This record gives sequence, C-alpha cells and structure tokens, in this order.
Amino acid sequence: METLSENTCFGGVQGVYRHASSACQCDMTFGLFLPAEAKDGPVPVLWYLSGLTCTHENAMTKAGAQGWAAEQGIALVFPDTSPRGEGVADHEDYDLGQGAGFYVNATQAPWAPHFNMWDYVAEELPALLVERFAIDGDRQAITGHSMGGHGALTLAMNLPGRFRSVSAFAPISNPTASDWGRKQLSAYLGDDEAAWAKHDASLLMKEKGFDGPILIDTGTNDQFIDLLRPEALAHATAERRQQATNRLQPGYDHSYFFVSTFMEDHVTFHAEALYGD
Ligand SMILES: N[C@@H](CCC(=O)N[C@@H](CSC=O)C(=O)NCC(=O)O)C(=O)O
Repeated sequence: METLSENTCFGGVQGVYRHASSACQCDMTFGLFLPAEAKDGPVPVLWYLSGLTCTHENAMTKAGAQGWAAEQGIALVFPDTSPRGEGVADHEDYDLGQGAGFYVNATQAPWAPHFNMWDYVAEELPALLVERFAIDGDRQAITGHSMGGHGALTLAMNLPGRFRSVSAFAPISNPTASDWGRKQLSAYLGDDEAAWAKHDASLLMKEKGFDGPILIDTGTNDQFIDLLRPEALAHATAERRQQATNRLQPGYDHSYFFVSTFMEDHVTFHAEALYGD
C-alpha cells in the first residue's frame, strides 16, 4: 500500500492511499480520515460511498464530514466508485463504466474482470483497513450519496450484523424500476432480473429490512428525483414497519451543497448507533 498524501485535519489525519486490489484487479485509491483518538487505539468507522462520476476525492473535499467525525471520534472511509485504468473497460456515458461501478460484482463482458465493487467494499477494503489502521471492525456504519446511497442501503441489508446503522443522501432507491439502474444492472449482471433483486433497496426492504436505525434525506428540488424514486423505498419501509426516518428537505437539490448541509445530522445519527450498546 502506498501513501499518496496525509494532511492534518480537525486534529486528526486525512490520508489518501493506493493499493493493488485483488477484487478489482487494478490499483485502487481511497481516502481515510482518522480522528485524533485513533492514536490511542481502534476507533469506529463510517463508510461514505460516492455517486456517479465521483472518485474517492469528491466527498472527501466537499461533504464537510471530517469536522463532525472528529467531534465524535469516528473514522471516515471514502472508497472510489469503480475500478480504473487503461486496461479497465469503460463507456462513453457518464453513468456506465469507470466512475459508475454501482456496487455490484459484474458477471458480463467486458465488465466482469474488474468491476467487482461489491467484493471490494464488502470484503477487501474492510479487511485492509482493520489490518493496517486503527479501525474497529466491530463498530461500522455506512452512508452514501445517490449511487452511493444505493450501495450503502444494499450492503447494509445484505450483510446483517456488519453495520450498526445506515443512512443515505438522495439514494437511488429502486434501481430495477429506474433508468439509473436498469441500464447498469443489465450491463453488469445480464438480462435475468432475478440477479438484480439483491441490488434494489426497495425490494430488499420488502424482503428483509435492516436490523438497526435508518436515516434518509432527499431534496424536493433534486433534479434527479424521478430517477431516485424515494417514494418506492418510503412505501416499502412503511409497509414493513421498519425503524426509519425518511425526510424530504424543501428546496434542496442533488449537489454537495445538500449533502454538506445535512452531514452533521448523519454523523451524529451514526455516532449514537456506534457508541450504543
Ligand atoms: N454528470 C451528470 C451527473 C453527475 C452527478 O450529478 N453526479 C453526482 C452523483 S449522481 C448519482 O450517483 C455527484 O456526486 N457528482 C460529483 C460532485 O462532486 O458533485 C450530469 O451532469 O447529468
């Protein structure tokens, strides 16, 4: 693993690291914020999964999360959103290929050799973090934005016991019924929609739900709200009588101005779960 940068930040360290990924068969870069408490021993961690077109860098520089995480003594990890590099398949559309991994393991050509973001985020990167940094693997929580909100919700519901809490900013909530989903799931997983179901938060909510608290924020002026389908997840959540707070924030759009506005709420929400019994 190579250290690309380390900067003192809110009394802790914001680092950027690169490593050879066996899941993605290429070099992967991630950001990791460690609060001051990490000098004394392992700290809880909040995962932040980013959206379409993002690298590890967008949320790290625009979400304003480090100050709130420092107050709570929580680490933040910012993975990339896809494998990258010259030998890695790509597409001219911004919402497919590099920058658009959708947090699945691709089974279809030309994506299958590298596009294994599910294994990367669920298995490889957590193991590396616990081994190489002062991270407490028993206290993990997860959040994300848009495509990353989809990733956060689907990982949390598919991996019971892994995450104590899950939240999302403007998540893609019902990708099997949206152009932000059908296009990518058919490209990466093929046309058999049975294989898509474990990657749809609304379907997962109906089938299994989440054993912990959920917080979701979406802006009423989100330019992509028809693609996000927040109503599908809200409906499934209510039908299941799942513990959840689903908020529609008046006037907010899809941007990081929205994400950063509600970041304090989300970090505080996760801190309560991470420091609870
Ligand atoms: N380029 C596209 C939209 C790209 C976009 O808005 N990406 C969002 C995530 S969307 C869902 O996953 C984002 O986080 N962008 C990075 C940023 O720093 O804002 C278009 O223009 O339509």
